[in-house]
Amino acid sequence: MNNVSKVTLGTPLKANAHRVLLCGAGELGKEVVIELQRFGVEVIAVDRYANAPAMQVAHRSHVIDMLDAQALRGVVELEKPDLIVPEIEAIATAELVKLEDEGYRIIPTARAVDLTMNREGIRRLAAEQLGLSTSPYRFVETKEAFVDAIKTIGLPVVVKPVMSSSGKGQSTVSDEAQINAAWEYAQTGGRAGKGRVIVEGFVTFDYEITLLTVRHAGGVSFCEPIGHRQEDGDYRESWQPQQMSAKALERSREVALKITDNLGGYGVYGVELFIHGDDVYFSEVSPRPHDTGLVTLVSQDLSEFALHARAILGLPIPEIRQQGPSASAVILPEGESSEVAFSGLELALSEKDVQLRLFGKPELSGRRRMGVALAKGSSIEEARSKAEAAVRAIDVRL
Ligand SMILES: Nc1ncnc2c1ncn2[C@@H]1O[C@H](COP(=O)(O)OP(=O)(O)OP(=O)(O)O)[C@@H](O)[C@H]1O
Ligand SMILES: NCC(=O)N[C@@H]1O[C@H](COP(=O)([O-])[O-])[C@@H](O)[C@H]1O
Ligand SMILES: [Mg+2]
Repeated sequence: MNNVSKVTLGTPLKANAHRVLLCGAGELGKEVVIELQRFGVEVIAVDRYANAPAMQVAHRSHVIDMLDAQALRGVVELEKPDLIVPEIEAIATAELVKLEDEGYRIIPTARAVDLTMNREGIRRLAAEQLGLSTSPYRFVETKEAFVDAIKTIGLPVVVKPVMSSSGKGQSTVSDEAQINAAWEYAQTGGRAGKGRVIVEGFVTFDYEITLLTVRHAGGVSFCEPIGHRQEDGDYRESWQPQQMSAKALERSREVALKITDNLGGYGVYGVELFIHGDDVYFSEVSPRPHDTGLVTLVSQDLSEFALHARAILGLPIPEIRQQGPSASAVILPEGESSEVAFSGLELALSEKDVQLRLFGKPELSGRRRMGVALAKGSSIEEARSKAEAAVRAIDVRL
């Protein structure tokens, strides 16, 4: 008998199971599910389409429109989970707030999920309430207000639907000729249809990082900073550790602490920051593991997914060990197929310290992240070039 133990995990598929409902079942959720399965947690995965990556490793799944509050409530009331773990932004978060009031536990908190699902909530909290440095910004709803905002902020600007991720609907306007196209793309490219748009002044930065910040029963832990390169608002490669000045790292941790303390709860947060000299600008934060953090599958003893699982279950995280220069590079094919195949795997994996994750997404329509290559090296440069070489070795057949 251990009197200090507060956490008890039962047996999956039995009455005493510890049940987790994962809302969103993509590649990030898939790794979270695998980590939860290692603790014998019963996992139910939910997404908008069947056979989503995390569904393939969960105990069971439901296909619903997660923006439909009634449908979401229906699944929650059917499954009665111990924890509800959002995996994407586009969820009926107001319903999660209600469910939390009724006693359900939302990870990290319903408020954190609600504020971050919409760029307006999190940006106004960070800049206007917490006083963090950000790009200048305006929120607009009409074409006229959009043009006006661009005039006020000045070119170049970055335009994004308030509800979108992975760069969907995002564009950079550097001359007036691009204004119409940026408006149209923001109206059609978001995850939840037409609506409000954020116009941000372009921040000139030396590099950008994701600072994974873990809130857990024993306190707050930071991972080493992850550097990344984005194209079209979507990540292409990431590496860890990103070299930073002591001052910039200290300030980054201060910003991460401020925002995550306010959002609260247990779990991994991905705090996105732009760094210019020793200056740190807050960009946004994910209240969940971050795509650029896929690198931690090889770079840390506990990946961001393992950390998320431990944190949300209330388990300790006494130490996070970074294991040396590491990188990730995405497999991002474009086209149409419902039977994608991958070859060249032997060549990709013939290099030492290289790993692959193929997500098993059932469809490709347009451009979609289907996998990631991971590598360790004696330097960041070597790790990056190994991860990129592995991606180049892979032939995606549509
Ligand atoms: N104001 C800005 N100034 C300069 N670059 C920017 C700005 N806003 C966004 N970017 C660039 O675009 C990338 C994606 O932006 P952002 O993170 O806001 O989009 P997202 O759709 O939320 O992406 P994700 O879901 O992958 O985090 C940033 O990482 C950065 O490289
Ligand atoms: N930047 C957020 C991010 O990377 N989210 C990850 O992508 C999935 C959606 O992929 P899909 O668009 O290919 O379905 C999400 O489910 C999540 O795992
Ligand atoms: Mg981002």
